[in-house]
Amino acid sequence: MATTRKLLTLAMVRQGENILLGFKKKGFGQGKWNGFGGKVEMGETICQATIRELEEESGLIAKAMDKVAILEFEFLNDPVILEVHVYDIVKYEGEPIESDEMVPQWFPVNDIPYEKMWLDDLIWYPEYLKGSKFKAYFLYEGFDKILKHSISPVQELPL
Ligand SMILES: Nc1[nH]c(=O)nc2c1ncn2[C@H]1C[C@H](O)[C@@H](COP(=O)(O)OP(=O)(O)OP(=O)(O)O)O1
Repeated sequence: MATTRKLLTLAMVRQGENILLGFKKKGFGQGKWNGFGGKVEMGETICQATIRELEEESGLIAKAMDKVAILEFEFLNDPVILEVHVYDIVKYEGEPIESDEMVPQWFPVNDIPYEKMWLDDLIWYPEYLKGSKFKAYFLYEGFDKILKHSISPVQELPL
């Protein structure tokens, strides 16, 4: 089966012992808490898409960011591979505000609502919170079962 790749962004906003998550009101991942992001559009770089999606969904304006991970998601019997580029938002301006898509809320890093998040978050958030850079792969069956996964630290990630 020929595969197609979809490029997505995910912005992680952490302030010391707290992390900002958004409750997704609609679209892919509806009903789950997640970082902020979406599809990279034509003519846009991954960085530009990250900044745009963060502002659209949370109201925050990224001023400095650092790529921390590339996550690949495959779904059994689905030719589409999601390639999610994850950025740590090191500096931003503004205050979180509710958007059409997301309700933002701060959570202590030791009390992340994993039971209402993607299953894979339980696997890779700890790596992110440690400050590691990594690549990870997840094979899902439906949306509630991970059949296979791998996670490996890397020194550098492509921009
Ligand atoms: N398994 C997963 N774990 C995770 O933590 N984040 C994921 C994930 N799968 C996707 N994401 C993120 C990437 C991206 O930020 C977001 C999905 O964005 P999309 O733009 O595809 O969503 P929508 O269906 O709302 O898109 P639009 O139709 O463009 O509004 O969820």
